[in-house]
Amino acid sequence: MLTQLHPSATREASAGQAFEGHRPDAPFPAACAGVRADTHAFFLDVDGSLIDIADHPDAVEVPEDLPQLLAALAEQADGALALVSGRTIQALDILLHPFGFAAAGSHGAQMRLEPDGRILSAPALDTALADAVKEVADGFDGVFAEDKGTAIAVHYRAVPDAAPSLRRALLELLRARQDVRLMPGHCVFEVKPASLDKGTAVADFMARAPFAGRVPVFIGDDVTDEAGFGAVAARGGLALAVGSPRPGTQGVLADPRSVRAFLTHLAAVPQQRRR
Ligand SMILES: O=P(O)(O)OC[C@H]1O[C@H](O[C@H]2O[C@H](CO)[C@@H](O)[C@H](O)[C@H]2O)[C@H](O)[C@@H](O)[C@@H]1O
Repeated sequence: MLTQLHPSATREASAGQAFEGHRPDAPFPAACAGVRADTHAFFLDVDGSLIDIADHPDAVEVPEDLPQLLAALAEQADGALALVSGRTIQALDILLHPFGFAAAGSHGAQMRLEPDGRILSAPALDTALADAVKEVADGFDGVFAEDKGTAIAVHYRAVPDAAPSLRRALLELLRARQDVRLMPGHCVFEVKPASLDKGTAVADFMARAPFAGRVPVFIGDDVTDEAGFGAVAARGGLALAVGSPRPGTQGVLADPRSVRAFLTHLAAVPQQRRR
C-alpha cells in the first residue's frame, strides 16, 4: 500500500532507479540470503535503522533518494512494506515526502493499513498524565518531552547522566497505571499504551493483504524493536539488527547505510529478472 500524498509519487516510483549512493561496505549477513521482494514482507524501523541518529528528533538527515528507494521496494513487494516506528505517522510522512507508506506510528498506537490512507489511532493519553509527564521532564535541565498524542517521548540525549533519576521519577508517576507503560529507547523514555507495541503492529499487518502469506522481515536497532523481532520470529520470518546483535535477531547490518544498501539490492533484483 502506497498512498499518493503527491500526485506523481507512484509514477516516479515506477520509473525505477539505480540508487547508486547505497553500495554495501561489506557482504550482507548470511541470514539475508534468500530474502526477495516478491516473497517477503518488509517491516522497517526508522530512526537508527533507515536514518542515522541525530542530537534532536528534528535534526535527522534523510538521504535524498531514501523515499524513492522505499517506494521502489514497496512496488517490487506489491505493497508489502511498512514503516514501524516510534514516530507518529504524520512525522514519517513529512520525513519521507512525497510518499505515504503503510505504517505503524507511536510504537503501534497508530496504524495506516488501508489503501485509502486512513490512520487508525488509539486514544490520546489523558491530559492529566500528559501534563504530569511534561512536568517531570521540565524538572530536569536538558530533558524535553515530545508529545505525540498517543504517547510521550521524554528525551535525555543532552544529559545522559540524568537517565537513572528521570526513569525513577517517571516510574513513580506510572506506578498505579496498568494501561500505560514506560519503555526505554535510545536516550529516551517513552510513555505509551501498555497493550500496543511493534509486535502488535506486525501482527495486524500480517493478518491482511498484501502482507499475509509472505515471509516477514523486521529490521531494527533498538529495544523498542524487540517486540517486532518476536512477531516475525513467531511467523517463521527474519529479524535483522542494526549496529549490534539484539535478542531474537539472526543477523546484523552494520548501520543505516548498510540497511539502505540491502534494500537497494532487494529493489533491484526483480527489475533485473524482468529484463
Ligand atoms: O522507532 P523508531 O523509528 O526508531 O523511532 C524511535 C524514536 O525516534 C526519535 O527519537 C530518537 O531519534 C532522535 C533522532 O535521531 C534522537 O535524537 C533521539 O535521542 C532518539 O530517541 C523520535 O523522536 C521518537 O519519537 C521515536 O519514538
